[in-house]
Amino acid sequence: MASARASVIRSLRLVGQHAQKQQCREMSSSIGGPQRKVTILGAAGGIGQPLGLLMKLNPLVTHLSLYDIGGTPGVAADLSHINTPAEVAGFAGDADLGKALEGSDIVIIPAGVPRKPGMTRDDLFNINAGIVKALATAIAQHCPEAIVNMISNPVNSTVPIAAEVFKKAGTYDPRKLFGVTTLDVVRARTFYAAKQGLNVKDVDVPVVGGHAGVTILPLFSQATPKKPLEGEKLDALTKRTQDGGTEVVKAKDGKGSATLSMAYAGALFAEACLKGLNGQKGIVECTYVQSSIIPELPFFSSKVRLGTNGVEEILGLGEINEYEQKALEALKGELSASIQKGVDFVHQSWAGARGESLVQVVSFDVSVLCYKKSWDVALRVGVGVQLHANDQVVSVENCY
Ligand SMILES: NC(=O)c1ccc[n+]([C@@H]2O[C@H](COP(=O)([O-])OP(=O)(O)OC[C@H]3O[C@@H](n4cnc5c(N)ncnc54)[C@H](O)[C@@H]3O)[C@@H](O)[C@H]2O)c1
Ligand SMILES: O=C(O)C[C@H](O)C(=O)O
Repeated sequence: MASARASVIRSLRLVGQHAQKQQCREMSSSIGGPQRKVTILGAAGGIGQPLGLLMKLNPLVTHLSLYDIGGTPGVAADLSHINTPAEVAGFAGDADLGKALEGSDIVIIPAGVPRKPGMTRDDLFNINAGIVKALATAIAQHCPEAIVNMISNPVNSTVPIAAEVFKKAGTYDPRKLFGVTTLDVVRARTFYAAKQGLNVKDVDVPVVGGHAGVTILPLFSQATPKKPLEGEKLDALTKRTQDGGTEVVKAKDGKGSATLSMAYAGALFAEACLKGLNGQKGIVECTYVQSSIIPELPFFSSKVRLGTNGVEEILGLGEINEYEQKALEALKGELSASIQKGVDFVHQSWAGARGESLVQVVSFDVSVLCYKKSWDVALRVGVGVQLHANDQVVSVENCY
């Protein structure tokens, strides 16, 4: 009898100890989860600033690194006064890029120029391709294992550009390179909820394909909660989702494109990546990644399960209806050409790495961007332009 009582007490003690350990583990993950450094490249821009704010508010971020060609010390000082745990550091200019990137878990790239009315996203290619190539080169050098969230347009081409740079550097991990298409999902949810009289909080709509015009394919047949949608109403919703970016560009009337909704979408996607990295299960987002879902399209946006190494599983398209099948066929040509354009750009720039002819000078509101074929990137410095080749400033010119 006495020994039976002793054994019950021993068991109770063990259960107690186990419960205590479990409690400690839970507390340690909620108080002091993993250290996570998020870096924003283009952090002083229209997207960069509100995105920095949202990341500073995110409890999963412990270090927030803000990089731009200028303006980041001010943005960093401002954000650093917010009483949330993330430590903020600002970095400006080429010489600081390595420091900004070192130790990053996630690098988010909204660096580059936005559209003006009448432009397509592809019209940004000549400027943004060089910027993205230079930044990807630095990522390969300073934080080759980081997850990269590409926002800079044209996303359909800038993601393949980064992939080619990483391949050349020997650092490419297709599980860690993402084109951020979350804004398309955010818009599809908003527009579907409004049209169908639903509470937007309950709504989800997968969006697949790419991130430009007809390459954006909302799958309203899979929208939840399900409500009948066809004919003109379906056409109108599909078109509004595809033209959402243009709607904002027109409304801003020359003052750029979506920044606040993009910052929200970028923060949602970065948080999903952080949760995946931290081992949280069941994290699924639509995103533009290297994919074999559509054999002729090496990059494609679809639902992706995120995990500790980035992409854990690319989920299929699911059941799509005839309307969506037709739209899918229609987007293939443009998406394929945009992917190839990105790949070709990188290879041509390497092939011509020793030619130095000035091919384009593009002037913007307050500054000049000077783009040299074969030179890595030309950075804006007031009205002057620093010309860079192989990471060296080789001359400063005034392009006016
Ligand atoms: N993926 C999407 O859904 C989506 C949505 C909206 C905008 N965008 C794109 O995001 C990009 C940025 O838009 P924005 O409105 O923030 O533009 P912006 O001009 O307001 O800001 C861009 C920032 O990038 C910086 N920059 C330029 N070259 C750089 C370099 N080499 N290194 C670091 N920073 C550099 C600029 O100094 C500027 O601060 C555009 O290409 C736009 O088309 C994408
Ligand atoms: O439309 C743009 O140029 C910006 C962005 O891609 C968007 O969808 O809002």
